[in-house]
Amino acid sequence: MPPAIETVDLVKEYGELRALQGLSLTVEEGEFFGLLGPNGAGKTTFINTLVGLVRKTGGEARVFGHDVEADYQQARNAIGLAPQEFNVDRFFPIKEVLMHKAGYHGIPNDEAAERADEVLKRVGIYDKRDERFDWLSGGMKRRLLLARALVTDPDLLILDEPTAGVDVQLRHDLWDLVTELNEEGTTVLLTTHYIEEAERLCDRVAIMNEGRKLTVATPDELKTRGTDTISVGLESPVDAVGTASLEADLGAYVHGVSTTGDRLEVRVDDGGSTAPRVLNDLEARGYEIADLEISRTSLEEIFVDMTRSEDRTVTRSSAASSAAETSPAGDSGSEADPEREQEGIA
Ligand SMILES: Nc1ncnc2c1ncn2[C@@H]1O[C@H](COP(=O)(O)OP(=O)(O)OP(=O)(O)O)[C@@H](O)[C@H]1O
Repeated sequence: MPPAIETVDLVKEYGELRALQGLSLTVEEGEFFGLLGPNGAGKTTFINTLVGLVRKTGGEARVFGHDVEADYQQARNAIGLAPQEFNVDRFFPIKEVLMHKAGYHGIPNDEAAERADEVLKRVGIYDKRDERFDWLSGGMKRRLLLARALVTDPDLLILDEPTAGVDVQLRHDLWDLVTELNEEGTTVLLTTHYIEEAERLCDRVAIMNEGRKLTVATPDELKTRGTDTISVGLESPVDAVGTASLEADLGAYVHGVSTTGDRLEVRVDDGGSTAPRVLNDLEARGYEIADLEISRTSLEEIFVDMTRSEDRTVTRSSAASSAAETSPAGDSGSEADPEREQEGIA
């Protein structure tokens, strides 16, 4: 079975701005994969390339082995997309919105109606089926986007910041639902700004910055890349001279030592296994230890460290060139595609 998503040296330029700078990424079938990166990293551009809303400038992109441009319909039929923006037809009852979507993917009317009911129940807004999109609360709108993504029973579910601006209860409901879908076999690609969300849900995450992949790893692997802090309470304070000589004394396994009053902070790679050694070394030097705490680097700190960027190498495109670039349908000279318009093609 080919991977759910495979891109090789994927490039997208909007005028002079290189939003994707040779991105190679593989998401295996059945994975729950997170895409993390600061604003402007290129996450939405990556997704839009997969679903045909953006035409790539170079490289390759396949979904379950189907080229996203040459085999557009097959690739697209495999994907359910819940986008960041609310781009739903406001003039129809939401059940009809879902039926139109299913119909576009070739599902006959009766079956489309059944599927619409089923997914509305699954996301918990079945009782709103005859209402129009504008009448729904913000949280219900998010649920509807998910229902629309699910109505075609996709093998790959793409969620672009699905929990942005939703309350805690709904966030947990959505987490439970997508976890269930993944356990049933659906591959999930999730972008999020909530590190906790990625940590809780994803098998692997890719960290992106400025259109490039910085790393791909499991959340646990990523956390081992940060340094831990062993905070030691001492019976008597250490002065600055003492701190400096301790740092020199303790040796290469210590990345840094600092003190505040009678607390000594020692930075090491793996706090759990290093703590006994730190205690021995301190006691051997005559320090009396009152207590000890170890704090692990959070995924958030690692993320911030990796994506901190002083010098943005990308340049902004001119308004004129970006306007031209926002229309992949225009690029290909094909007629406007109603489905793509519904999904927010610019
Ligand atoms: N249609 C467009 N025309 C011109 N530039 C664009 C267009 N779409 C995105 N960009 C630019 O491409 C870069 C990547 O944007 P993108 O929306 O893919 O990032 P992102 O990682 O999804 O960000 P966010 O987390 O804020 O949603 C940004 O610099 C953005 O301004």
